[in-house]
Amino acid sequence: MPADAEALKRLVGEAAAELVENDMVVGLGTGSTANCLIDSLGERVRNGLRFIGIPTSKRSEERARALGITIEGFDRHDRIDLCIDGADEIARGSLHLVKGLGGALLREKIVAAASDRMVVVADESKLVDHLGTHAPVPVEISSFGWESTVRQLAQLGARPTPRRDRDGVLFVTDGGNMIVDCAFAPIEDPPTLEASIRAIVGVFECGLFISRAECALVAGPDGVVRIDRG
Ligand SMILES: O=C(CO)[C@H](O)[C@H](O)COP(=O)(O)O
Repeated sequence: MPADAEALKRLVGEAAAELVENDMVVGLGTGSTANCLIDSLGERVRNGLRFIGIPTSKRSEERARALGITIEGFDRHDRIDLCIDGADEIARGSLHLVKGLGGALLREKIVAAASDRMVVVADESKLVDHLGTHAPVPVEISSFGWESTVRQLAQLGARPTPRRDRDGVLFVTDGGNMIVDCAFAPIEDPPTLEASIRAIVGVFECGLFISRAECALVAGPDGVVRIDRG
């Protein structure tokens, strides 16, 4: 079995692509693991699969279109049958997630919320006992008044860092907003923290995904394991 990270992502992308059936509306995630899913779906489309993709970022949309996947939007669809996306951390048992290190968390959460089922795909390095162990919680905020919003995030106990590119320029999301990466000590109560972050005026969404994933497909040296929400 492949053990390097890229091979594991390809393996889990292939496994997740098998969940898509003809005529489904499918939310397409963002990130390197989601890219492997999209590539595998492109292969299946070349072999005759027909489905509609609703992407969670401009990057995923461009990749999917280039592979011949049909892309539509919420103007045409009320609900999404299945959304498949990556994660930065997956809590064992609850399957609560941290997402958004790729900068697409607001669109990812809109797509997840509109989906009948969400399946998360990852390699086993993303499994943790407590969210916040390795990854900060990304928070998408308004660029107007961002300094005030950041101070309020700090009052929740976070060490907030506005995300910047390599040149030090503030990162801008597909929706034109900012991201603040909020490091917390391991998070004891993710649902309460999600509610507290979302209550701050100026916050659009946070990267805590609570009870959204129905199951996780996790790739390790022994292959892909399905973990259902406990
Ligand atoms: O939430 C995300 C993007 O906003 C990604 O799903 C997450 O960052 C995982 O990415 P990768 O598969 O590259 O590790």
